[in-house]
Amino acid sequence: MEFILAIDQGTTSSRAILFDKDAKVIASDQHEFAQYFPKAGWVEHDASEIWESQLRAIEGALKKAGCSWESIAGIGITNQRETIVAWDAKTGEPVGKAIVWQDRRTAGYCDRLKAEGKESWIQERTGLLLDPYFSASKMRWILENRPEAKVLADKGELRFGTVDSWLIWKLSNGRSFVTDVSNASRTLLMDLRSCEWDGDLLGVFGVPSSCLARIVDSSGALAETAGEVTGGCEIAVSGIAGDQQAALFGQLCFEPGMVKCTYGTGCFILMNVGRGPAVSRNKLLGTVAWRMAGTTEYALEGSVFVGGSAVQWLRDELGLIKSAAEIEALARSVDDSDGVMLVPAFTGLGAPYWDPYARGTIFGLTRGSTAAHIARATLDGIAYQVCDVASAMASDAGRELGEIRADGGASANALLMQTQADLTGAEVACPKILETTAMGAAFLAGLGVGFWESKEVLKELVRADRRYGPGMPVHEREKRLRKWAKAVERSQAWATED
Ligand SMILES: Nc1ncnc2c1ncn2[C@@H]1O[C@H](COP(=O)(O)OP(=O)(O)O)[C@@H](O)[C@H]1O
Ligand SMILES: O=P(O)(O)OC[C@H](O)CO
Repeated sequence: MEFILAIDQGTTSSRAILFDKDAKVIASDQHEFAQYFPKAGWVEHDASEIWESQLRAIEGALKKAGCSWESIAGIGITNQRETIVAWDAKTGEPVGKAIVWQDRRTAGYCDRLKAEGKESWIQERTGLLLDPYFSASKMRWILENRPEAKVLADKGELRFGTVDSWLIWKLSNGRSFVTDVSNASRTLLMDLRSCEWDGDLLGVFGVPSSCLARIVDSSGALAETAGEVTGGCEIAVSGIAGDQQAALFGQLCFEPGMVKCTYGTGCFILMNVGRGPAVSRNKLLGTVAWRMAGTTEYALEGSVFVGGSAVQWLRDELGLIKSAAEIEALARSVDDSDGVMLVPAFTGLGAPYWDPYARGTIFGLTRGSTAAHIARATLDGIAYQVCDVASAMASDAGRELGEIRADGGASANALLMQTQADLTGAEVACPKILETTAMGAAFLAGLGVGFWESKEVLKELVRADRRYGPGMPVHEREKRLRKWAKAVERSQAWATED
């Protein structure tokens, strides 16, 4: 029996899923790993823990399926994006901890580049904005603050990689140093049109080209594992994509105008825009969706930093619920939030505001406000943020969004999905298998080794499950959105003196 192995290396856990030819999940395994918060606004991972947890998840999935590495026809890798791992090319040892996409330590540096007037040409060239979210300022920080990194870089022996590169380096025992074009498009160092590292940008951020991986397609013969790592077999790594691009693929958003939103730790809304790059007029990101057989397709993206993690906050910090799923019953126990509004800007605001200094706020509390109102306001807050991105996207695209294909852990929440449909006026559709990210990576890998023949075949394998239609009167929606805009405005620029 042959399977495709999808490796889904996320922000909080490493997952491995085996798919058969019908795109059925045969077995999966998942391991969490530690999050390090050494200072306010800093978020780090241990790259060795990422690798070990990932390997354990793969071995766990193989064991559950009762098969070995030999049964794997191809591997698809999808990963948390922007996070930067630095390592020594000779020993393969990480140089300090990985700096995670959520980390805000380079906010001041990005402000300085903005003050020097660099933002507009950088946006024009990369599709991205000058925000600490992206990888380049993190690489620069490592070179400036970790002397060992600088010494290695001077000798041409430092490697910088997003998590896809790091995992492939480990799987190939140091033989392959590649990144796919969708991951490279998140670094602030790649020209969005040529899809190559850009000399001017390398100069601005002071990153030597010797540190960077070779950019490859998202599907095809991309790399090979080393037999000594993968049970004596050399297996094709035939799919690679950043996790949000993989979800776009897994949701079969193959045509321009199709939109997906993944509700995980954060919420990431992507629209396929076809074969030409989009540069947003509304502070969204222009990014690569995937490149197959040399043809690049692009996407517009709105990244919301706090989504499901707001629910975790209610659970872990406030103790209002015991599990994430409990929020739905609590929020449904009231008709609405009774005027309470929660802006979950815990790590600043992403699209379309891009304010690293915004902070979480709750407005409209009265003596009658209860835990249920706060729970409801939390779900509303997630949906409002997505709604802001959806409006920016509609404005960029010049048309309303008809349908949003939803996935990710929090899309299991029917109240959240209904609220989303009500606030955006779009239909929200959830697939049967919510593991769309892993499925997208599996599809890319399967197409890359001929396990599936074409994208057409994939359309037979995915089924929509639940659909939510908008039910809120337009005047009510507009009233709520006006109030939300007021709340967002007040949450901004809060932490500037810190
Ligand atoms: N029923 C639910 N309602 C709301 N949020 C949920 C629910 N179930 C899970 N979540 C949230 O979804 C997130 C996990 O989703 P997942 O797709 O696994 O995220 P990630 O890939 O970012 O780790 C958590 O932040 C959790 O709080
Ligand atoms: O790990 P996730 O699923 O929260 O995704 C993280 C994103 O890729 C960050 O851009």
